[in-house]
Order: sequence, then C-alpha cells, then structure tokens
Amino acid sequence: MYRVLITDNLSPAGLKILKETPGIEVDLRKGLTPDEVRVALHEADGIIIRSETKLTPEILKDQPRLKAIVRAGVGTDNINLPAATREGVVVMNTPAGNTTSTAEHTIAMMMALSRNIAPAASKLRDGVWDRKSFTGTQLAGKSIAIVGLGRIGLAVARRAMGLEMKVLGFDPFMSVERAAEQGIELYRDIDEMITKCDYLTVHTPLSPETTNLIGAERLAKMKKGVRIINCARGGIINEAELAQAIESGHIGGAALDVFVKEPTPPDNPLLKLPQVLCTPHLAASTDEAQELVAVEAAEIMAGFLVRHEVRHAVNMAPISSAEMADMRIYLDLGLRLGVVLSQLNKSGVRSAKLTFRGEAATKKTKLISNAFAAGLLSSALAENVNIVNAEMLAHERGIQITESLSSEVSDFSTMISATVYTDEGECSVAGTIFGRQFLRLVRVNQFHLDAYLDGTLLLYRHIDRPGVIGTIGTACGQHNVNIAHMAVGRERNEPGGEALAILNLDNEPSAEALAAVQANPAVTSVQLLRLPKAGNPLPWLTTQSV
Ligand SMILES: NC(=O)c1ccc[n+]([C@@H]2O[C@H](COP(=O)([O-])OP(=O)(O)OC[C@H]3O[C@@H](n4cnc5c(N)ncnc54)[C@H](O)[C@@H]3O)[C@@H](O)[C@H]2O)c1
Ligand SMILES: O=C(O)[C@H](O)COP(=O)(O)O
Repeated sequence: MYRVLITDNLSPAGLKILKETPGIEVDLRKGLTPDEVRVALHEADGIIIRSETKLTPEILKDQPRLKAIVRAGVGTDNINLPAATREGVVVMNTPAGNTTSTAEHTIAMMMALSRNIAPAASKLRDGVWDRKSFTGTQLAGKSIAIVGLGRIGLAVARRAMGLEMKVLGFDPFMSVERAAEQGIELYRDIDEMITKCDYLTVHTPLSPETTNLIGAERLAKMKKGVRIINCARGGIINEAELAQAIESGHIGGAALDVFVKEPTPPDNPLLKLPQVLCTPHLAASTDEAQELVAVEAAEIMAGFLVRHEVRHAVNMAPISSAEMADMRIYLDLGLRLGVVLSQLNKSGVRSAKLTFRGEAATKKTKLISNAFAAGLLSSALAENVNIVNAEMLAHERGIQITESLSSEVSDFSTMISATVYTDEGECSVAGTIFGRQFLRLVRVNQFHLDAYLDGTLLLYRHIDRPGVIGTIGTACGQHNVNIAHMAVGRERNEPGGEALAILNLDNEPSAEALAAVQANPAVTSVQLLRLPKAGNPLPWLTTQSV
C-alpha cells in the first residue's frame, strides 16, 4: 500500500481520487510543524502540498520511503529542488490549473488599486461618505508592462487588451513573432520597457535571476505615479525599496498578493501604506482553480505510484505510462549493466561511455543512462540512488557519463554497450533484450556469450581445455549449488585459449564452493556478481535493495 501525506488544504475532489485509487491510502494532516512534517514523511511514499508547507533539505534528508512530491499549483520554490533531487525524489507540479484565476486576480488587483476600492469600502463601512479622497484612474488607454510572458503573463495580456490597454512585454524566452501574434510590443531590454509603462506586473518564477529584479534603481527609472502589481512571488520586487519609492511619492501604489516571508509579518512597512493593496496569497484561491489543481495533483500522484508515469516533473524528464511501459525494460537493462560494471570494477571509476545500437538508440537514452549511472553507483553509495539523482551524484563524484547512438543494427536488433574507464584501465559489457522481456549479458570485455542478467552470477576465467566445465559443475553440485544456466565465451572462439564462463545460480554459493571452483588449475579468476531478481526493483524508484 502506498501512503500519500497531504499537509495543506486540498480540494475534496482531489482527495476523492486518491481515496478511490486501489493501492493508495491518504494521510491527511494539516497544520504540522516542520519537524512534524519530517517525522510524518518517514511513513510516506508521496506528499502533496500547496505553498504553505516548506520542504527544506533538513526535512527531505533521510526519507528512504519518499518517492514523489506533488505541488498542487505552479511554484515549487517552497521545495528545495537540489535536496529533493539528491534524495532521488521526483518533484511534479500542476502548471496550468490556476492560470485563469491568477490572471483574473491580477486584473482585479489592478482595477481595485486604480479605483481605490479597498480604502473607499473600508471608510464607508466606518460610516464616512467620502467622494473626494478616492478619485481613481481609468485603465483604457494606459500602458501595462508585463515581465514574464508565460501562461499567466499571456492570460493577463489578453485581459488587459480587453480593457483597451496597450500591452508591453519582456521575456527572454519569447520570440518577437509570437509576441506580435499576441498583440504585445516585445522589448529586449527591460530597462527600456519600464520607462514606458503606467502599470507594471511581474509573472516570472522566483529564481536567482528574478530575485530583486525590480529594485530601487529600476523603480527610479519608471514614470512618476506608476502602479506595480505582484501576484507571482515575493522577492521579485524588493519590498523595502518599493516601500521607500511609494513613500517618496515616485511610485503611485502597489497591489501585492505575495511576500518574501509568508505569512508576512504585521510590521512589513508595505502593509501600513495607504497606497498599497494587499491580499494573503489568494490569487489561486478560487473553487475552480483549487478543484483543477487538486484533481490534477491527485492524478499525477496516483499515476506515478500506481502506473509508474512521470508527468510535469521539474527535476527529471517526463515519461507517460505508455512510454514507461515501453522504456521499463530498457531502464532495467541500463541499471543492470551499471550494477555489473560496479561489481566488476574495484578501482575508482573516472568516466563511462554508453553506446546505444538499433532500437535502443530510438529510446529516451538520457533516462537509460541515468538508470545505468544508478546501477554503477549503487554498490558504492549508502544513499538511495535512482534515475532522479544518479546524474547529480555521478557529477559530484567527477564521473562523466557520455552517450553515443547508432541506428545500425549489429549482431542484435537492439543493444547497449557500456564501458567504464578506471584508474587501472577500462572494462566493458554489452546487453540486449530477447523477446521484448528477457535481458541478456552478451559481452564482457572481449568475451561474447549469452548469460541471464539477473540473480546470482558466478564468473570464472579459465583455460579452455577439456574437462574444466565438468569439474566446475561437479564442484557446484558437491556444495549444493544449483546451476540454472551456463554461458561460455572464448577469446578467439577456438579451443586452448582463454575463456570466460558465467553460471547463473539458483542459490548463493558458500565460500567453500567458491574455493572449490578456484582450486581448479585451469581457472585463473573467480568472481561473484549479485543482480536484482528479474523485473525487480523498479530502477527509477529505488536501487537500495540492489
Ligand atoms: N499568487 C499566486 O497564487 C500564484 C498562482 C499561480 C502562479 N503564481 C506564480 O506566478 C508565476 C508565473 O507562473 P506561470 O504559470 O505563468 O509560469 P510560466 O512558467 O508559464 O511563466 C513564467 C515566464 O517567466 C519567464 N521568465 C523567466 N525568467 C525571466 C526573467 N528573468 N525575466 C523575464 N521573464 C522571465 C519565462 O520565460 C516564462 O515565460 C510563478 O512564479 C508562479 O509561482 C502565483
Ligand atoms: O504557485 C502557485 O501555484 C501559487 O502560488 C498558488 O499557491 P497556493 O496553491 O498555495 O495557493
């Protein structure tokens, strides 16, 4: 049974989906302290959150059961992504469900700010009929500058045009042609754009590039009386510098839904200014948006845990359930080749190269390489390694993994070869898939053979002469070791040279059994490899049990 922890308000429609999904149980606990979240996560396979729960490195560390975080909403800045990735936890979000509501809130804030709705309503509630103090400004004919032309920025642009405003835009990832199609005057220089607007609204994620994007210097460049709106993230506009610019009379006012610290402390100077309109992070809080994001978050979590699909991931490539069904055998092959090489090599791996041939070259090879890296690192690292964190962990250890693709079909219609370069030389293996489900090890260095790629493998190098195989078989039998399959590869495919044999064993041989094999004078080396049993475990969930 997979357990999904939910620590923020989630619409009942999302809860219903999870509760009705066989194999999933819901652990609904709101208002937890950070430490209580950390402890609750020990028993959770997944967690669904909104913006209130903060998932810090301290909370995410040592959570071996946790596999997925789903953010019911857009912003993932309350989740420490490097920490989640390092722990091998997939982070997914629901990018589009609250776009319309957030765009509508932005427009509502702009209108309310322009017409002094909040202070006028408040004064009237206090019994004062004041028609003089609240003369507003009309929006029609004014210019609005939109920083960030993504889903919400564009939705705001369309609505502003409906209000007969002129729309200017800045987004390094938007082409001039696409902006023109949308009726937006695109600027390549934000500093030029901000001198031309009457309203400025930001719709970017909070990132190192966008933190303090609008500060004292840019505020000073704007026309006197400009109004500023932030329904994206606190910190994109510098709060202290905005407060000063409003107090000085240069900036006409601001409408803010988001703050650097949430809940924002009551002594935030912006809350005290009459020209500032504030809401407590409400832009996505509509029945419609909440139902959409909750349903999508529940479906994403269930899809991940039960159907093994990865949708809207922000720290790995997405995989649909159909793709996963198709990729699974390849991920398994990549993982197992990595495990084989990690056990064959005892000295430090410096780099690895994967070559994909035939059908393998048509797959999402990056994911297969990550599965390979997970296998390669699995025996060396105590932590959970999987396709989410393998690349990062390999990179941190200075191990470079490169890929090459060849559509040419060689001896097999599909094949992955992997070579690791170590301090002592190189070692390579190749694997293939028979009948779309059976994994085979078809080469170890120069030896071509055909061994099963699961369970316990006994490898021994020997001089290829009559009687060797028989005596090894007898030694195994005498020590109660059952041989399920045997494969032999010869150096030049001629008798008398060096050969490599791989025995797939039904049970783990004792030290005495290994010594008996080693005692054969024709045998030059013996090594035992331990691989996951066929089909287990799912490489992208965990390699801990390898
Ligand atoms: N207040 C709320 O309740 C609420 C609700 C939903 C979303 N949001 C926030 O709104 C923001 C936008 O969401 P979205 O769904 O439109 O995201 P999005 O990813 O669709 O769009 C973001 C846009 O910002 C652009 N961008 C990135 N860096 C930039 C930079 N330095 N300068 C200019 N443009 C830049 C990107 O190219 C992209 O087009 C996010 O921060 C999100 O968290 C807030
Ligand atoms: O990024 C988002 O989706 C918004 O900030 C909404 O956050 P919320 O779900 O906590 O309201």
